[in-house]
Amino acid sequence: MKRSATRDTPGTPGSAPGAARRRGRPLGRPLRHPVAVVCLVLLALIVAASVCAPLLTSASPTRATLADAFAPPGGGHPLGADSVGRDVLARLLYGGRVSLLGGFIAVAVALLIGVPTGLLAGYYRGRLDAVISWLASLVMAAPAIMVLLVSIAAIGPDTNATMAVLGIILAPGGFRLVRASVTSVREELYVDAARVSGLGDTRIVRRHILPVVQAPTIVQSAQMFGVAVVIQAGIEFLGLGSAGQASWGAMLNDAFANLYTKPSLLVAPGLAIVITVAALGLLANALRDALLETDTPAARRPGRPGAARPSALPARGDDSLLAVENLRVTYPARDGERTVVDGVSLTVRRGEVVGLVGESGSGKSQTAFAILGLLPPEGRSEADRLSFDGRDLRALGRKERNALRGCRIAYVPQEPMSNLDPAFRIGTQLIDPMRRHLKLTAREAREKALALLERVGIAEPERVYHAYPHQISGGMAQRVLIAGAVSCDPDLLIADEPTTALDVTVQADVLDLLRELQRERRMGLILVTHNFGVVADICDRVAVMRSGQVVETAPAERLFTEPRHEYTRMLLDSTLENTPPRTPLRQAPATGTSLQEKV
Ligand SMILES: Nc1ncnc2c1ncn2[C@@H]1O[C@H](COP(=O)(O)OP(=O)(O)OP(=O)(O)O)[C@@H](O)[C@H]1O
Repeated sequence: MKRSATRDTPGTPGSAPGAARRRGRPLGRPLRHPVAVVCLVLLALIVAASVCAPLLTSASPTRATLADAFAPPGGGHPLGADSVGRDVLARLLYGGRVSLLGGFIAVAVALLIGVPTGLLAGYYRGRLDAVISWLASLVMAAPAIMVLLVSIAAIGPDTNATMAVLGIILAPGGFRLVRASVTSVREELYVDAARVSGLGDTRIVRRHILPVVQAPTIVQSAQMFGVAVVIQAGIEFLGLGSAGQASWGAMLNDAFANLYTKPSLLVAPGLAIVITVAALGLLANALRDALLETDTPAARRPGRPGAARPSALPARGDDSLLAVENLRVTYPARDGERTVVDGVSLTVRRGEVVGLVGESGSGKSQTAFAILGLLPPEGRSEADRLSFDGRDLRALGRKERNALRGCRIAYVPQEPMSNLDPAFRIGTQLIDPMRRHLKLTAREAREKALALLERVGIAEPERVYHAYPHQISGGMAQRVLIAGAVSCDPDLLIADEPTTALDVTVQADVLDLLRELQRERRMGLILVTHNFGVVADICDRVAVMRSGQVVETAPAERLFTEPRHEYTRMLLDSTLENTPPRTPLRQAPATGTSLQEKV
């Protein structure tokens, strides 16, 4: 296992080239993203205007001149004056300082608490992790607004202190994000290799862990900043901020009190808040696209250094479609319980094909069923995390889970024939889910079903539509099931050995169809298989399972060229032995190409 891992890190494992190259990337990349650039420019202008307020206006933001009350724009007041004659422009510019400083304080406190605790908990796990996670849950469980109000009552109306308290409230979000990122990377072989070669924890964290944490933290900071600006404005609006200072929230308060006399007073602070928050929100989105793009399948090209980082993408809600962490499935047994899935962690991103391979009985199907929520009643599953598109699947009731299944998460089973009800025509079986999930009329559903049958390559859709399952072939039945699975446009498709029961002559066609549909619809696809040929054909990333555990996760190409786990090598050897069509893949290590790129 270590043989290949140390190839990654010759001499000093800490110098893993992937990590080293990654480090330089994140901060420059957003500058190539137009939305990020526009947002950054806007925010820079807002910051500059606030910082340079004394240069841009000579008026005081707090001096009231009753004679100027409600003065229209022009003359001494370019944007007019408020109800007590204070200059609106000056208040807007100086108010920006308060809002931005408040946001900065909140984010800084959240990061100062969240990042180190997340690193410690994710890296050392165990009791420390349990205690910090428990504290984080406790803070998250407390109603934020109540905590803020109580803190204001205790500390007094001090905006900056209140923002520091808000930072504490936001810290668990940062903690969870960092912890999840660290968890996803700490089991990587290059981290193991670094440990084995005696590198200290601090160095490992700095070299291998921090580069992975950096991008999601930046993205979340932008989001937290937006939240903080809004909350800060709300506190000022309620008159709970520092007395007498100009702020956007205080301006809104004054404008609201004079809503009927001079509604235009709402415009300046309202626009300032909306533009700032929208720019921060869009910036966060753009940063996510820009900073995390390394990890999308599209960005993964053969030989690309980032490809050596199989599951380094943090298992976060923001770009992973499915995130599974420490999944366990157990069944009652005579001597207690039997664990058939033991600590499986897996992420699937939109548009990514993840293969789940392993010999029979290794727990592939049980993992898939646990994700689908389809375990038999005696089966028990638990996970540290099981989220789909940001939703915690563990928290969903039976009804909500059913609503997701078949609609946003679809399933293609192993045995096509036994998964079609022999008592109903194909058409009836296809249109039922569409009518239920998509609320289509019978006519619309029929049209869509026919179009789908045609799309999956069935030559006579009308005939098959009216046929009973026993009247069609196995290959056709599998196409029908695939048509049914994609009929409600799922985001995630789980295909469990979709070609095993088929004649070899149609297996390739069905795989091609799955791949085409997956690309067309940008679905995440989990492909359960024991066939490495299938993996080589269509998977972006692969998780190899043995005895209920994932022993290795790697980009498909790397798995074939550099299998790192003994078991993977054994599986490959046994699968690929004497199979001439696969020889090019087996020859790859001998070329040294991939190795060269790594060292
Ligand atoms: N209902 C059940 N009760 C007890 N054990 C079960 C049950 N269903 C499955 N198992 C056990 O769980 C383990 C994993 O089974 P699973 O079907 O996930 O394997 P697999 O890797 O998908 O294999 P295959 O490729 O043969 O489908 C097996 O040892 C199996 O015996």
